[in-house]
Amino acid sequence: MDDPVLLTGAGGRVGQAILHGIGEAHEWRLLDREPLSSDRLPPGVADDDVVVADVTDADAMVDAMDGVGAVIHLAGDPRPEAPWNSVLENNIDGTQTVFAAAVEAGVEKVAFASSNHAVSAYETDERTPEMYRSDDDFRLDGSELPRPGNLYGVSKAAGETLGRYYHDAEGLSVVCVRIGNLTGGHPPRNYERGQAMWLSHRDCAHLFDRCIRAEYDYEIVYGISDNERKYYSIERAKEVLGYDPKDDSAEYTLDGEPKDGA
Ligand SMILES: NC(=O)C1=CN([C@@H]2O[C@H](COP(=O)(O)OP(=O)(O)OC[C@H]3O[C@@H](n4cnc5c(N)ncnc54)[C@H](O)[C@@H]3O)[C@@H](O)[C@H]2O)C=CC1
Ligand SMILES: O=C1O[C@H](COP(=O)(O)O)[C@@H](O)[C@H](O)[C@H]1O
Repeated sequence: MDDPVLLTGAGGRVGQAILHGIGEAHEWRLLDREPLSSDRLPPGVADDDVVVADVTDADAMVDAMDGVGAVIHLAGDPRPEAPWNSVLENNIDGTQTVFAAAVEAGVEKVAFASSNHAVSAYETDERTPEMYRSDDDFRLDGSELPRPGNLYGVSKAAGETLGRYYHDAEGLSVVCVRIGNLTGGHPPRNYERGQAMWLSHRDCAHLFDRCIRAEYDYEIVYGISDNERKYYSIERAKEVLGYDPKDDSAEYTLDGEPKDGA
């Protein structure tokens, strides 16, 4: 991908993990509704390629996509407990605006940050906590129906459906990445669910690099590291994107300390 990549939500946790890992591998246009301080920018990004805008602003989004080859769309309200008015505006309206602007601007592909919460109601009382453990073989693989556990999850399922529509109606290539739990340095501490869906910073950057480089039509994949504990399959991400994760929460104790040799 020689054309610039637009990264929305560039100043946040996922955006910064991506930029720290692959900031020098692509030309970027970085967008956030909050101004981005210089320590949040990879080297060599021109001032014109740093955009302060809200993703619900249709004109600003079309402008931001001028000449762009791919979009990584992260901006939104990431709180599982977020209220309806916020996810309706930031996550659903914002994501529709991003997809529509991508079509209008002639962008080839969009990677959408979906979430584990789009399917978190599969974690029933009967299945938990056993499904978070390495000897349990329950798996979600992306072909199942959404089953959100909260309104935030509903907004992510809506984003996936918008992606399906813009692929079918307009030919946009779309990959929805159901991100697990991103933490830097070590998996979430003393949290079996979080360890089963840990996404390390380096695997996160590599996964979105593959979303930029790979060819696909419409896909839903899980974005977790190669954890021994898991209830999400990463086979589709490997097959379609060439995802090759390096980290595993089993290399750490439950309280997040590296085990010997890790
Ligand atoms: N951090 C995680 O473990 C996970 C994150 N995700 C998703 O990944 C995306 C990024 O999450 P994080 O980086 O953790 O969140 P964050 O809150 O750290 O970053 C989000 C960024 O988006 C910006 N933003 C929010 N609403 C905006 C709007 N309407 N217009 C423009 N910019 C806006 C914020 O200013 C912020 O810089 C979100 O869509 C979230 O739902 C999904 C699953 C797990
Ligand atoms: O979608 C998200 O999921 C992660 C993990 O969820 P949690 O309920 O186990 O914490 C969350 O940390 C993140 O903020 C959210 O955007």
